[in-house]
Amino acid sequence: MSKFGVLVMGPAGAGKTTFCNAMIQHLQHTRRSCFYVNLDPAAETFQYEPDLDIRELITLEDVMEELGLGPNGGLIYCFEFLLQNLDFLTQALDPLSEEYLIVIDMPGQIELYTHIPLLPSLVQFLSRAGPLNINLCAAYLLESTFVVDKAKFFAGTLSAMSAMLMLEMPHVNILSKMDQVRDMVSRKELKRFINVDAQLLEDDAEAEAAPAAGADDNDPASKSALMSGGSFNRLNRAVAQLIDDFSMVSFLQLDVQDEDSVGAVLSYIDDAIQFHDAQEPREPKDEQEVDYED
Ligand SMILES: Nc1nc2c(ncn2[C@@H]2O[C@H](COP(=O)(O)OP(=O)(O)OP(=O)(O)O)[C@@H](O)[C@H]2O)c(=O)[nH]1
Repeated sequence: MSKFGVLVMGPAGAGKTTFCNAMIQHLQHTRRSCFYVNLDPAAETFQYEPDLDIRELITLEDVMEELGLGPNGGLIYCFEFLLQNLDFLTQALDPLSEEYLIVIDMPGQIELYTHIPLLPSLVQFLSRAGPLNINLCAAYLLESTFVVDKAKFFAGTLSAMSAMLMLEMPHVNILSKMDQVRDMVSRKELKRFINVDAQLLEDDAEAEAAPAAGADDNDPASKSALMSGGSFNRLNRAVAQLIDDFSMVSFLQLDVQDEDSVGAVLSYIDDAIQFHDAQEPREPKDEQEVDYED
């Protein structure tokens, strides 16, 4: 039996849990079944009570207290523990039918998505290649407010690309909190962020060549003093060039307060996991059969 799911990922505070809530609400409004899984062992409160919660297996607080680990080390330990106790997932997810969308809310520590091979093992277990056989898609959220700081935006985009390369699964990238930036940048400029135009940094380089009147490069608190180093600019341009060379990342826009926006993002996710194909009624068997004897 096919199963369908989405792994909601991204840096801390990107809006993952809020997006999961909005998706659950939209699924309820459209009479679809949903199974909500929390895999953040440090999560505190929920608008929708998870159907399966890693905190029933292990909590970050207990790990930090009992093993004397910090938050990042503790999280890694929790995921290693989960991978040693995969029955916890199997027992809950295996009975689910193909009507369900399994929504998996992930923690925000960026290390998990970039350079520790724990997530690929988990994805392998959950996805078509593993015993649970879930048609799984990653939804990687990045805060749209990063567009006001291009270095931050390209660093975030690099983390999204790194997750795409590491996880090797269907993937949608999403700029969250769009309500917060619509008044900050023009539509034209926003389009260049959505399609990740590396030239955005070249525009900045030109602007920096002619510093703004009144800017004080000796003031350590001044943004220009922190950001105008030649090596910093070269690093940012190299990052942008790398992203451009791979030509893999573009973003969907998400405004969780707008149900149409949530529905539009969900339809991309449905396409990526081919959800609707599996729900369509099959033709009656005898109409499909070909009589070779005639
Ligand atoms: N204005 C606005 N705020 C949002 C939106 N989405 C999330 N937020 C706010 O951003 C903050 C972080 O949202 P969360 O959903 O907790 O983010 P998260 O990625 O789950 O955070 P971690 O679990 O810490 O990794 C909360 O205060 C949300 O209310 C949005 O679309 N618009």
